[in-house]
Amino acid sequence: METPVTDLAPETQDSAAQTAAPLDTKAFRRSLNHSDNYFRRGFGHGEAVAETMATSYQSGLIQELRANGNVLTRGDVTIRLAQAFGFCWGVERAVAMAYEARKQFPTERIWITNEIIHNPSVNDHLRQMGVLFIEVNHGQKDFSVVERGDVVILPAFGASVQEMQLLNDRGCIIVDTTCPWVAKVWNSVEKHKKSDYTSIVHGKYNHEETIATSSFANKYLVVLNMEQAEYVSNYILHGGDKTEFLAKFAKACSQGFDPDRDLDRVGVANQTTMLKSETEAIGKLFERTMMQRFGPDKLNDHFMSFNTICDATQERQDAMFELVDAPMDLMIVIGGFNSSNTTHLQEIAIERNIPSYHIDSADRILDERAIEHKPLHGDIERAENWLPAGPITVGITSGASTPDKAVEETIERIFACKERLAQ
Ligand SMILES: C/C(=C\COP(=O)(O)OP(=O)(O)O)CO
Ligand code: SF4
Repeated sequence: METPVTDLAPETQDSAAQTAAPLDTKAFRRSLNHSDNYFRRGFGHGEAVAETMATSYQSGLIQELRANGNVLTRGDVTIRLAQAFGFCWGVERAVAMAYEARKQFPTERIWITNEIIHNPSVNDHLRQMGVLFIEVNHGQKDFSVVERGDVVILPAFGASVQEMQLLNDRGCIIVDTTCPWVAKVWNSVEKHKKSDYTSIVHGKYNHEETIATSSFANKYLVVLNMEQAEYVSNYILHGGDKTEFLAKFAKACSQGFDPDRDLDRVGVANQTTMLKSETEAIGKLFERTMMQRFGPDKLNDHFMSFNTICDATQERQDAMFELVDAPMDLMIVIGGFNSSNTTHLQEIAIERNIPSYHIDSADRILDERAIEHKPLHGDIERAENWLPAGPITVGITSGASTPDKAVEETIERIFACKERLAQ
């Protein structure tokens, strides 16, 4: 079994990770909030940073498209852009805070504990600004390089409480860009813990945000999808093979988890960027399960749920459903290949049988004949003859971590390819 603490290389685990008594995570976060070395808001360089960000990430073409109801026709190509797409509020905020940190600490060493968000170009910009990424060796983060007085940025996904404690113990200056929506989920997990409920987290067990979220729980179980949730629900109702259960969730539960003991009282939480409909259905499934197991009058003693689906995820998925209702010849979904929310947008296109390509930048469009893209559960591959002849409609959307510039570059490349195809 794996807990978030394994992210820390053994020789770099400070007292935080080695303490035998469970950490009072709520008290720790409260004390961190009062520390002079902890920052979770900007440093007053907002205006200067907004200018830099606009130059790096915004796009004139996208502004034009927005003013035109998100439709643009040039030659044989009509582009239909989703009504909600691209940078969410939490991403803008986190990236701006990282830029502000660089301005505030121009000479100090600045580290970041993971990618700030799942977009390669944004992470590259940080590297160019001299931000250093904590290396992962043999599956463990190596914090031995971080020294007292160094600045350490916590990404938009947050960080595990053990990492925060280590950095605090080390005397680092912590710039915490965790999205408040993510922190809201942590608060739900704290409430589960207070009443000795197990947190069932709908998410990917190895995703940074889920690692952080589960680090606030005493007991947790991460379920990836409805199939896994149903397996757990069946176990609650009818029992089952404990060895099989523990093997199935070996990497996705808290240390010492016992399904016979720890599924009597459950609270549901989620990784903020999962498919909204699935998170809701999983919540309802566990509510029904506990009602069936313990009776409706005892439901409140065995089940807890708070709405922690983030607005940005909801809006982008709703806009995608609206977009795929209109006829189109193909769909391009733009976003990092490790971006969970982008992948869910791609899932929606696939469900509707629309030929669709998930790319992480315009450079994946090699020419009018070939495109490199990532299929839903596969590795990057090359598709030939991806662009149909004649007049076409192309649907476009992008994930919450994708800059508008990447969308503009993609659209321009589609126009250019189509022109060449017609020659
Ligand atoms: C930072 C963040 C969302 C922004 O999109 P990302 O693509 O960076 O992240 P995710 O979809 O969770 O893989 C966490 O909610
Ligand atoms: S997707 Fe939601 S939770 Fe994630 S950074 Fe954006 S606003 Fe925050």
